Amino acid sequence: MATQGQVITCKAAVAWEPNKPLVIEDVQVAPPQAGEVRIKILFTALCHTDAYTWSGKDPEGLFPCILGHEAAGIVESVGGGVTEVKPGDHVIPCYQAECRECKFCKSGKTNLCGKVRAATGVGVMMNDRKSRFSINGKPLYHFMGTSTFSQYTVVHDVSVAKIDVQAPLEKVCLLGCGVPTGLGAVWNTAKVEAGSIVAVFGLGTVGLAVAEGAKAAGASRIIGIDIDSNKFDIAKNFGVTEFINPKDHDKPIQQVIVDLTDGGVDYSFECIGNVSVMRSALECCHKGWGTSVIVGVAASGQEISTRPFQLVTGRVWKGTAFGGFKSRSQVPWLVEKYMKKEIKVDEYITHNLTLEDINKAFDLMHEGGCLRVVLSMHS
Ligand SMILES: NC(=O)c1ccc[n+]([C@@H]2O[C@H](COP(=O)([O-])OP(=O)(O)OC[C@H]3O[C@@H](n4cnc5c(N)ncnc54)[C@H](O)[C@@H]3O)[C@@H](O)[C@H]2O)c1
Ligand SMILES: N[C@@H](CCC(=O)N[C@@H](CSCO)C(=O)NCC(=O)O)C(=O)O
Ligand SMILES: [Zn+2]
Ligand SMILES: [Zn+2]
Repeated sequence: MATQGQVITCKAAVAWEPNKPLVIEDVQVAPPQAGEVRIKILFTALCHTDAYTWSGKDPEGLFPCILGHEAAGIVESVGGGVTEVKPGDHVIPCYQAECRECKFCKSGKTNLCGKVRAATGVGVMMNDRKSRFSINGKPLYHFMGTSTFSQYTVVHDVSVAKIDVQAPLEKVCLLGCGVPTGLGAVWNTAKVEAGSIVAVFGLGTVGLAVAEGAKAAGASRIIGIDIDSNKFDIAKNFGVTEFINPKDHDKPIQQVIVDLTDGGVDYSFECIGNVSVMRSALECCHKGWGTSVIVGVAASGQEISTRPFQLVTGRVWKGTAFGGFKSRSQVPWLVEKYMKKEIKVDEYITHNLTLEDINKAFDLMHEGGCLRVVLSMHS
């Protein structure tokens, strides 16, 4: 039966309130309006950021909402004026849009895009400032402009990357967030050079992708720091050469690293979202040139601090969103790199479940050894 132009009723995991179990509900998904695309989501993974917003600590977190932002699917229908994708195209929804027209997109200096950010930050679509999701007339907020914990979602056309139809969607869904973020933090934001010494704080998917990117860039040492020693074995496969569990040391972790590296690392990456670790990551950098990149997302009210002397003496503090990748242009390129076996994806998937098991999937995220859980949305 043709669904184009019709409201679709489908299953979605609804976050009614912060921290309360998600509820699988029948939700109504309105047809896409001008400049919008309705996508049948086939697979979605869970990222730490979903757990963060669900926790209620995200100042942009609005409830009730449909979370999820690391997914892949097939275009079901498009609204007026949409020219770059059509029904049947295989796509990855991108929370970081790329309109190619705004001040940000044209700057050549950033991957951030200003076209739809104001709407996605308040959980609505730009066209009419309303949601396309509802339950019996009661609207549900969108999340990050993606809301992939739904069998169907509506996104802005500037937030859709069209990918190779041959790519396995159950794998490349990961290219919607965590893996590109880690790789890009190294390649685009830090621009790590061959021979560099790198420290990675947090060895979840994002941190391991940093390690993978650093290895590809020719780093000579990649020091992995995590409080979960279960991560150490798996991290070797991603290029980590040395491991430190801060719990095994009495000294501040930055001092431990400075002592191990003749004055500090060339590059460090914070992939946790902990502001005190962000300070350690900066302060373990070498005087004169060490650069620290903040990747982790910290809660509302959290602030970073250090002695300004750390920067006066040449250390550089940076941050990255989606690893600096231009989403619509570069996600298809990352998919091609995966197809050519030039980047890992399968190796980050430790669990496969179905949408019904989404609460179990969030529980697994907090267990040792878990990287990405991929949910099949229609089985
Ligand atoms: N900037 C971006 O564009 C972007 C994109 C994706 C994710 N993120 C953020 O990156 C972070 C990592 O995401 P993820 O999905 O890999 O998360 P994750 O939960 O899978 O991994 C975090 C890792 O940090 C470790 N850890 C926790 N506290 C620690 C501590 N005090 N010291 C050392 N290790 C510690 C955990 O054991 C875990 O291995 C999150 O904050 C997420 O919100 C940011
Ligand atoms: N609403 C959050 C912002 C969180 C945040 O920084 N998000 C990252 C992506 S995390 C993906 O897992 C990001 O891209 N930020 C840039 C942007 O949101 O435009 C908060 O306010 O804490
Ligand atoms: Zn994410
Ligand atoms: Zn733009």
